[in-house]
Amino acid sequence: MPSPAAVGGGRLADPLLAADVVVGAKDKYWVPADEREILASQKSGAGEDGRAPLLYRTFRVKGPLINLYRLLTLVRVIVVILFFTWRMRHRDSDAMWLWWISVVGDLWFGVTWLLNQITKLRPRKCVPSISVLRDHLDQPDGGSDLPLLDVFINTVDPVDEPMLYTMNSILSILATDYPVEKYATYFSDDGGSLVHYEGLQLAAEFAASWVPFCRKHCVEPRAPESYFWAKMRGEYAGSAPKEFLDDHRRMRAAYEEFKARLDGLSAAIEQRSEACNRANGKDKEECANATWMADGSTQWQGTWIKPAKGHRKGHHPAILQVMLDQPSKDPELGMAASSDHPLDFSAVDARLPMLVYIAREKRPGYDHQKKAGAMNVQLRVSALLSNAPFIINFDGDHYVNNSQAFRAAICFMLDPRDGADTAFVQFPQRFDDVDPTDRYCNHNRMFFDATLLGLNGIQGPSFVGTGCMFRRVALYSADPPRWRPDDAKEAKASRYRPNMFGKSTSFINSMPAAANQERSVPSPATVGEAELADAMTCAYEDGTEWGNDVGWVYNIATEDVVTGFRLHRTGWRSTYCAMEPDAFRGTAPINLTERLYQILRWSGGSLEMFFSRFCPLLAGRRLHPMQRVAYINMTTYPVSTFFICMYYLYPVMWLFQGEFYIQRPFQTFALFVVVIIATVELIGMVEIRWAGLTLLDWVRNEQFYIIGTTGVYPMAMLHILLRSLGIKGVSFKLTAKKLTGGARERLAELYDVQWVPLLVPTVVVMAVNVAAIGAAAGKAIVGRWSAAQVAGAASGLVFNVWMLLLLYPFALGIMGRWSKRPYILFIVLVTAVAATASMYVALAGSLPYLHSGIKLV
Ligand SMILES: O=c1ccn([C@@H]2O[C@H](COP(=O)(O)OP(=O)(O)O[C@H]3O[C@H](CO)[C@@H](O)[C@H](O)[C@H]3O)[C@@H](O)[C@H]2O)c(=O)[nH]1
Ligand SMILES: [Mn+2]
Repeated sequence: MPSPAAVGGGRLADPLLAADVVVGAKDKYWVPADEREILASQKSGAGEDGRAPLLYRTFRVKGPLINLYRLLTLVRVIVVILFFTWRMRHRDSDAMWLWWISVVGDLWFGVTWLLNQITKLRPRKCVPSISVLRDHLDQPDGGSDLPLLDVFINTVDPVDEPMLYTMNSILSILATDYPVEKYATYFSDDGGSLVHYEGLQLAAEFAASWVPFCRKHCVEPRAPESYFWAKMRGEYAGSAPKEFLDDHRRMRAAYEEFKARLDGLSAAIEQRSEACNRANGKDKEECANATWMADGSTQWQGTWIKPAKGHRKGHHPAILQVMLDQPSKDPELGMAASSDHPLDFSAVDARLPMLVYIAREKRPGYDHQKKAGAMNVQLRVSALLSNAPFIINFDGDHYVNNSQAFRAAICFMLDPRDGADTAFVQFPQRFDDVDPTDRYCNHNRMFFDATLLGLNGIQGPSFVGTGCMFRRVALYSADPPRWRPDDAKEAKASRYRPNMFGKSTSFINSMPAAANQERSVPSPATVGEAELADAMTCAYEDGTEWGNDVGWVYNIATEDVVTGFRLHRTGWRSTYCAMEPDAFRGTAPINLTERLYQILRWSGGSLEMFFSRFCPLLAGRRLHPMQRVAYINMTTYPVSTFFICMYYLYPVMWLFQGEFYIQRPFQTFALFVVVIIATVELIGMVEIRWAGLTLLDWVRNEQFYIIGTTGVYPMAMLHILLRSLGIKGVSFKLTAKKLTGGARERLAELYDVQWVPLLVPTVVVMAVNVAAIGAAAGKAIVGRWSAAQVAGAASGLVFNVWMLLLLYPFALGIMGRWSKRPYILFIVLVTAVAATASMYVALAGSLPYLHSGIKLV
């Protein structure tokens, strides 16, 4: 067998050599896992006479490493059991009620850890064979048999989600390497703002030169902001190396101009509207506040700058505008260079894919269901206009970083093995703007590079919200082929309830075609405007299954996990694809407060899911048992907060009592705890090997888990408690991604402190631990302790210090700008400890009972 490192470009003759992406040095612990399948497929003649070849490779972790990982897991299970038995035999504590809580806590930690761990014991990597797909579906004349694709992109607020990012995403989508006539982009603007509408117009205009430029010179990535500011560029791969430098310079100038116009858009619209109001509406009351479109005579239908009746956020009619029409079927070469158009596109296909602007209707009294609601409207509108069998979705701040990504996802969908049963292909979320040490664990590497690979070896990764390709019929609640009842049964028991999908006959009629991957050119949309408008109204979904069994799921803070769960529960599988270079990239909140709010939404949403009809315990047999375990974990993890906080606050006992031990004999207890923590860390060290991560990634993950459990998860629990009492619960806000750069310094967000109640619990925990260390030191000085007592106190101290280390990023966060000099934190901490200690010593003189060992309570 050839070593995976030697895997190169695709040759059908030897599919073993077909993986496009070299399994590189980072992946040295991975070996092929699909040799048998490949030999079988070779024998059966796949890839010949139109039969589909295998379109991806799978890799597993090398035997010795994964077996070590499994062995350590087993060892830890044994240690935990021993620990537990030991505790049950030594029911001795300075406070038995605390002892009982801590025993239950240990049981909880033991079990949840195990449930989490067993889903990671068989990780799988899938690598798409894009060149095999090309050989299979691209035609010699430049045409292609690739299936149709609809791209969804969502945004709400042009300030919180800067337009520059959104428009870069649009440009990267328009320029991606997928046959232009085969995909259409649906831009959903939930704010209904004219600035987004005109921004999109500008982007479409700029795309007319940006897209041919990308094609001509094969540039990557195809989001201009990232392209022009990339530190390193690959080798030139285009067709006109001589012209490249000139074209690059001109394109960059054009991009700067585009940016300036985008920047000036808000002001321009405001000025224009004032002028128009003066001209049109001075006397007419109803349009005195109107926002006017570029022609100066049409009022913007959506949200006005000065909100008015029927024109404000949450209350405006639906708007739909096809910004770029469906392109012709055959390539159209661009213009030759001329004086007002200096770039030569005469040898490049200059067509652009279809682009549609959507702002759905908003009306007071309706719950608009945020992103899920927006995507369901996109799902209906796209069904009427292009009706592609596959859909890929993006948050407004995520762009296509690798122009092969759409093809990569298609590889998994069309693969002859379980392609037809695959409901979605999830790519990892990767971020650009995170600080180099990833202080707030924004990259979530342990999740994206370990946990999801584990799930990939079971039924597939969960849906994480963006960068995910879907099979349209799966969203319509169809069964996967392998669970499809035979025809007879289906005829008898139609699962579809009347009015499940709403009243639009055109939509219902589009459904059978949505499964058809072979349609080469989309049928020209024949739907009327009225029907399109109807699909975008709030009332459309009344009394239907939208948001329930159809489309993305409603009434939950995190529509993503639950929608993926619904698909898995129906028996569909999913595939995880992490490619190099990253398929998509986005921006992350690098401000502590924003980040905590994000965690709050995720944890609150998880709990909501557990207590909803989408509880993993209620799913039927189509959900793989291990997958169920994973979902139970994903929806109950915030409960840990109860026990973690208890452990964290327990040092407070040291302030009031001479000595306090939660479990006696304390030294054996401490030894067990040390071993248990050490085995977890050891397992982590093996895990980061196969996941290709660094020690820092692991530490960040630990730290952020603890920061979440002390500060955020209690709030999530409160949220679910309020909801169960019928109160609305905590409200979740849009994660703001402010623009850094430009006038503001890089990473400025990192140093902003916004004080919110969410920060308080963790501050209290830190204060308690610092004070406890001080008090213990004070006691050691005045208490004349025996050596054994000092040893006991010292092992407790190790625990305190360990906790403080885990909270370190949080401490830096609340220091704001001071955190640029971390030693200040050290000085503050030492001073605080010294102060409590000396206070203790001073007080001990006047209040002798403090160190006499007499219990206060
Ligand atoms: O009324 C709304 C609210 C949000 N969005 C869009 O939804 C996306 C995600 O919202 P955001 O506030 O950015 O959430 P994040 O915390 O950044 O997102 C993560 O968490 C969400 C909830 O789990 C997932 O939906 C996202 O994909 C995932 O990236 C953005 O594109 C928004 O524009 C809408 O379209 N309409
Ligand atoms: Mn986001």
